[in-house]
Amino acid sequence: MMKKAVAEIDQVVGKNRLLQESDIRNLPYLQAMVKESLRLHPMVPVIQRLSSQYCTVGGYHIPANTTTFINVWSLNRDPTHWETPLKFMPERYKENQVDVRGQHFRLLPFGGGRRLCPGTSLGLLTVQTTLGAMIRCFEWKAGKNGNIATVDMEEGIGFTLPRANPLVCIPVARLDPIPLSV
Ligand code: HEM
Repeated sequence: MMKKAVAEIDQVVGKNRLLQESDIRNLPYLQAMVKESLRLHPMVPVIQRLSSQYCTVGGYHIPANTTTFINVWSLNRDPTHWETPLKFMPERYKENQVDVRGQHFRLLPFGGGRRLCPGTSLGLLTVQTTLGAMIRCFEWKAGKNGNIATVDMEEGIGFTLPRANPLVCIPVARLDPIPLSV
């Protein structure tokens, strides 16, 4: 997976410069990696709404003034909507054109409707560019000694979804020297 991301970035960015925001549109695999991370580990695992009037949703009667919780974490992993839902698989978005901007209810990392996260575009671009630059410039070895084969992805409890255990990585420079021009 990492090899695929490195190959894509190297091909698009070339040898003589660093990755820029404007490269992101040409990096579909990197975009898919971020989308898949947001699916399995949404930063806001539960969103809520207050009903302004009586309504029924999926056969449930919801009185006016009732707080309803939407479990984004479990929607994003629902086996009726996702094949092998627990597998981190960026390749799934080649076939599946599902988007993260609140139009597809099986993937809601930024919520949806009129309270959709207003920072969606900025948030996505920031994460994609940061991750892309990290992959472009370094090889990341997991663990204090850089020798852990499997990363512990256990989640903790919180309003935003924290890791249960911190991840320590050792960056090893890939570009030596780092090109001066961006
Ligand atoms: C990857 C980054 C981000 C993620 C995953 C994220 C996720 C979310 C989610 C799930 C909600 C609740 C939406 C709902 O209830 O339907 C939300 C709300 C919000 N987000 Fe973000 N967000 C991100 C970045 C940002 C950024 C960069 C900004 C501002 C610059 C921002 C500002 C807000 C605000 C103001 C709200 C409240 C909107 C409202 O209640 O009307 N977010 N975000």
